[in-house]
Amino acid sequence: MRRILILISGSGTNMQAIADACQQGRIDGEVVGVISNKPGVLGLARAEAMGIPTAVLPHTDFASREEYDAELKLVIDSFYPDFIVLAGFMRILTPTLVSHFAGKMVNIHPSLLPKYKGVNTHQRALDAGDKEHGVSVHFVTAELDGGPVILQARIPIFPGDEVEDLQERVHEQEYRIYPLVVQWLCTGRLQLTERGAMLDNEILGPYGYAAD
Ligand SMILES: Nc1nc2c(c(=O)[nH]1)N[C@@H](CN(C=O)c1ccc(C(=O)N[C@@H](CCC(=O)O)C(=O)O)cc1)CN2
Ligand SMILES: NCC(=O)N[C@@H]1O[C@H](COP(=O)([O-])[O-])[C@@H](O)[C@H]1O
Repeated sequence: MRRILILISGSGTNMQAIADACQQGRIDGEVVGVISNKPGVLGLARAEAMGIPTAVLPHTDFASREEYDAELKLVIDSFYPDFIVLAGFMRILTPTLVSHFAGKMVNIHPSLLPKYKGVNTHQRALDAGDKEHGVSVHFVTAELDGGPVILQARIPIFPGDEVEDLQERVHEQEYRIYPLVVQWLCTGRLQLTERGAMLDNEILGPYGYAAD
C-alpha cells in the first residue's frame, strides 16, 4: 500500500476526493497525513473526520521561504510518504525542497497549462474570451506550474459564465482526474489511448485527454 501525503491550504475537497478513493479501493494507497500551512481550515476538519493525522505549519511563523521549506521538508519526511500531493496548497515552494521530492510531488492546477500559470485562472480565462478552460495535473518543479503535465481535463465556457460557473465545472473534473493520477502514481497503470487516458478500462471521456 503506497503512502500518500497531502498538502492543503483550504477547503480540502480534492484531498477528500483522494482520501475517499483510497477508502473505496480505487487507489492502492493510503493517505498517511495532511499538512496545512493555514490553521483552522475546513480541509483539516475533513481529514480529522476521516481519522487522518494532520499537521499545521503556518508560513507566517517563519522569517523566510527558505526557513519555512526547511521545516516543511522535515515534517513531510516524518510521514515517510511515497508521494506528496498538493491539493490547493497555496505556497510557492523553493527549488531546494522541490528537488528533494523530484518525481514524487504532484499538483493540480485550475487551467489548461501552460495557459494561466499562477492564480486567478478562471477570471483570466473569462477576460481572454476563451471558449474552453480546464484543469491540469503536473509534476511539481522549481518553475511555478511549469512541471511536466500528466493529465488534463477540459471544460466548455458558455456565454454569460462567471467565475463561479467555471469553478464548479473545473471542480467536477478535478475530483474525477486527480484520484486517477494518484492511482497511476501508486500502480503505474494508466494507458494513454487516442480516446484519452484509460485506467482499468475507465475512459476519461471526451473532455479528458492525456498530455502528449
Ligand atoms: N515550486 C513550485 N511551487 C508550487 C507549485 C509549482 O508548480 N512549483 N505549484 C503551486 C500551486 N499553485 C498553483 O497551482 C500556486 C500556489 C500558490 C501561488 C502563489 O502565488 N502563492 C503566494 C501566496 C498566495 C496565498 O498565500 O494566497 C506565495 O507563495 O507567495 C501560485 C500558484 C504550489 N507551489
Ligand atoms: N494554484 C493552485 C490552485 O489554485 N489550486 C486550486 O485550489 C482549489 C483547492 O480546492 P480544495 O482545497 O477544495 O481542494 C482547487 O480548485 C485547485 O485546482
